[in-house]
Amino acid sequence: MTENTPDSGVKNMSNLAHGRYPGLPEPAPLGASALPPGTYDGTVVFVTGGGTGLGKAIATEYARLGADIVVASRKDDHLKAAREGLEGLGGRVATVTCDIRDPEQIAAAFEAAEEHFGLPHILINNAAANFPVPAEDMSPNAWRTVVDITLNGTYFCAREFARRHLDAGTPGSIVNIGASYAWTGGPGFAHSAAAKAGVKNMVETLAVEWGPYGIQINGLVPGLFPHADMTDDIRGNVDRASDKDPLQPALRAGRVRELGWAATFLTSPYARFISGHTLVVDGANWQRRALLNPPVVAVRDQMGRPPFEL
Ligand SMILES: CCCCCCC/C=C/C(=O)SCCNC(=O)CCNC(=O)[C@H](O)C(C)(C)COP(=O)(O)OP(=O)(O)OC[C@H]1O[C@@H](n2cnc3c(N)ncnc32)[C@H](O)[C@@H]1OP(=O)(O)O
Ligand SMILES: NC(=O)C1=CN([C@@H]2O[C@H](COP(=O)(O)OP(=O)(O)OC[C@H]3O[C@@H](n4cnc5c(N)ncnc54)[C@H](OP(=O)(O)O)[C@@H]3O)[C@@H](O)[C@H]2O)C=CC1
Repeated sequence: MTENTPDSGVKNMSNLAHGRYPGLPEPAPLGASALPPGTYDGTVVFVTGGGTGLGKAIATEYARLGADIVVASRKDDHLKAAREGLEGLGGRVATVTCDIRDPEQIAAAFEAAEEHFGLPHILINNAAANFPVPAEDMSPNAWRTVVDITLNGTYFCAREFARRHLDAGTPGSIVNIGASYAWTGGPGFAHSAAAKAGVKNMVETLAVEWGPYGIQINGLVPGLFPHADMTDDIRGNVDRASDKDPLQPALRAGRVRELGWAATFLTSPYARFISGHTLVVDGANWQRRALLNPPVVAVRDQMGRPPFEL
């Protein structure tokens, strides 16, 4: 091997860290909380996409602390899963069918939430859309769909929430769920990465615009958090790496409750002066750089696609 071949060094990494080093410790057990019991008694939390995956995990932590939860999403089976998973944990649970691409459906969903429990105090902007696709293969409608759900839908929900609080003269707190490729770019996810960059930027703008009215807004970025509800597209992508743990500096993936704990802190009475910030919960994965970077593999080769043809 000559000294500058792309894989020089890579083949010599026989001292892989996994199994040799401990990595970041496991978190406290499911059901534990850093916040006092009852922190969210009497608080209404509106969670988009709260019937699956990370949205459900976030809603779970609020429910355990006493919150009333409203879950909004499109599919009946997801709404049913929200009711089944959240009922009995703490506060009350309501679900509402809503496609966040449509501002009228969002207004109707907030109206329904108010009828159930009153104006939500907290909005978790969690719903998003994503699938891996080489940028050159992506159809205009695929781009529009992901941007419409992830960026436009997030803004429409924040707008509806804020307008209602401005009208009522009450404070509120918003958390936008992001992704670290908002900063780094996301090969294979051009649509989602661009949309999440907008979601992060929106946090910074709205925190300044709405702070005077008592509305706090922060971003919360999950790293790799595998869960049972992942769409086939995302699951397939995650499964391409047979063992995820050695790919993370933490030597493990995130446990979904860790994201729920971060959300419940950000909107708690203990975080009132934090606004316009985006908290990354990924064990430092997005800052990962190697002394010798691995060889570059084009996205379509990573996805096993044939050469591009018009
Ligand atoms: C290490 C790897 C993991 C990194 C993770 C990175 C961090 C981000 C994670 C996430 O965001 S996870 C959230 C993922 N969850 C979801 O996406 C749930 C919601 N998703 C959906 O409802 C669908 O997947 C959808 C396609 C996004 C939207 O469904 P909808 O019914 O509204 O649209 P369609 O009519 O089905 O499709 C619209 C458009 O998009 C094209 N398309 C759909 N899937 C693909 C695909 N896999 N590849 C390429 N193109 C796709 C579809 O063909 C349509 O385009 P046209 O054919 O009309 O041109
Ligand atoms: N899991 C991970 O490792 C990572 C996740 N993230 C982010 O975390 C958040 C949650 O992701 P995750 O739980 O993994 O994904 P899921 O696919 O499990 O959740 C997405 C949720 O969004 C809802 N949703 C999608 N489109 C719409 C729409 N048009 N209107 C209303 N609701 C909609 C879905 O419900 P329904 O189909 O019923 O509408 C679903 O409940 C997302 O913002 C994602 O980008 C970021 C980085 C990594």
